[in-house]
Amino acid sequence: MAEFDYDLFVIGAGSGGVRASRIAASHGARVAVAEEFRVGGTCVIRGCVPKKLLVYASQFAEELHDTAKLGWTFGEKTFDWAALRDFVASDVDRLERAYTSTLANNKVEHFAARATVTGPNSVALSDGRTITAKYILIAVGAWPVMPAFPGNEHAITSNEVFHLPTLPRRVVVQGAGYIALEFAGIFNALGCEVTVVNRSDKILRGYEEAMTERLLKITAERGIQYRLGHPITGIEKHADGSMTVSLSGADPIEADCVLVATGRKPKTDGLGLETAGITLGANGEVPVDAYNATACPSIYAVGDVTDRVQLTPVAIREGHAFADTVFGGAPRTIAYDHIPSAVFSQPPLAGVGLTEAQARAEGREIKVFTSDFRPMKNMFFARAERGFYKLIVDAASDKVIGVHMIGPDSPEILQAVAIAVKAGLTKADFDATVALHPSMAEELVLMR
Ligand SMILES: Cc1cc2nc3c(=O)[nH]c(=O)nc-3n(C[C@H](O)[C@H](O)[C@H](O)COP(=O)(O)OP(=O)(O)OC[C@H]3O[C@@H](n4cnc5c(N)ncnc54)[C@H](O)[C@@H]3O)c2cc1C
Ligand SMILES: NC(=O)c1ccc[n+]([C@@H]2O[C@H](COP(=O)([O-])OP(=O)(O)OC[C@H]3O[C@@H](n4cnc5c(N)ncnc54)[C@H](O)[C@@H]3O)[C@@H](O)[C@H]2O)c1
Repeated sequence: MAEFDYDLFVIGAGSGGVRASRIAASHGARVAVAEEFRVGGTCVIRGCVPKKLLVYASQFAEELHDTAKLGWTFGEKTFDWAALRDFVASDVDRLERAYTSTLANNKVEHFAARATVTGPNSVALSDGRTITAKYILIAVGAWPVMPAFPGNEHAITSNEVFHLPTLPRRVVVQGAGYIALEFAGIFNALGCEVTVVNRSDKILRGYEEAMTERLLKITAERGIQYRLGHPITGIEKHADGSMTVSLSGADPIEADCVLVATGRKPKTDGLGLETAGITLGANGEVPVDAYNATACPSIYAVGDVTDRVQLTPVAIREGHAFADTVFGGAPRTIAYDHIPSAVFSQPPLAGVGLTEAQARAEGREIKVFTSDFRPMKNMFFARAERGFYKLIVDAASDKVIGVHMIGPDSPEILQAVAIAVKAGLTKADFDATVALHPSMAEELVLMR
């Protein structure tokens, strides 16, 4: 009889956990996964995918407006939030079924239960069962942080935003990171009055400043109001459902919905990791080495719970590398440089590699090339909004070490150019590439 019930027990069927389960099983391991909510995790159920669908949907407001000039006429345009919300929910159901099938097709046993660690090789399930495994993978993700202020129970987080009963007329968004700016863009495009409030006076800290300044300018012109440096101090809810949102050092704002997006914290509360001798980090994260190994030799962790880079493709790669290392006989780590990322704001921005400030802080000699241009589509429709691209080039080697862009389709363009940056191509290689005309991406090879 086997010494343990399973070779691998995964806690959390999200981006990292599902990939690790599937690959470990393909290497011949007996695998089970516990999921306390819905298979697919944050990205599929209440993150990247439903968010992207809302971004698409909201962009139609502008597209439909533009079609009038192109000879199209429609009847009166109306928007039905409930129809969009329910369509998003049905697509999430479809994806959950697909992820659940993936587990079954790969012979991964799925327990619909919350799991807690009870020792180096054992977990307890919320349905009362106890299970043993040779290895345990912690892939429980992260959870929205709600700052403490009176009335914060009236605010929602990104978990709830996909289920709003009606489209709010006035929305206050607290935070100026990815989630805040993506939802500010969605609500603004859908016609809501949007105010973004933030503790600091910067938006999207860590992104190339030239891009974030451009985003601030364009979105302010599109109607988003900013109260930067004035975080929420309290929310008072009235009998009619409306709210008064008090700010530090600024006038209060009336709102119908307050969305708080002030970061996500590893979901390790009550997970029992201390029973395996694992001490959590200051933000509740599970400390791991480059091979995703924790201080307990039988326990590994991947994804948001490790608080390294909170992005789906990173969680997936970590899960895959863990499975190859422990069950595939091919130990490997993943590279954290050159991770492309995008903010699906309106317009979107995207970047890979070093920002100008980061390169200078490293003391590098750099050359900076920029293109500040009006995308052709904006020209057609008399929109003044300009795109902005920036290349950071290492002066000594001529290698392109950073690409940053804001403008229509920039996440799509950035993914392709990220290959060139990862491959270490030089500015001369960019210059030698013939432009594809007419496109926005051609600006990348025309900067002199
Ligand atoms: C609104 C939003 C938009 C986002 N947009 C993007 C984007 O555009 N691009 C991008 O790359 N990233 C995006 N992200 C981030 C991305 O979703 C995460 O980085 C990714 O899902 C992390 O994967 P993970 O496997 O670490 O955790 P998760 O996907 O969060 O999976 C963890 C799973 O563990 C389960 N779980 C937790 N505790 C237990 C327990 N004790 N027992 C059983 N199950 C448990 C949870 O229910 C969850 O299903 C977004 C996030 C949010 C919130
Ligand atoms: N497009 C994408 O790839 C995408 C989209 C959404 C989320 N994500 C991932 O999810 C993670 C979480 O997103 P997020 O937007 O919640 O976090 P974030 O870290 O991007 O931004 C948090 C914001 O909240 C502010 N803040 C923090 N504490 C505060 C407080 N107490 N009071 C007021 N303001 C405060 C910060 O100044 C910052 O502007 C991101 O780090 C990202 O990795 C990625």
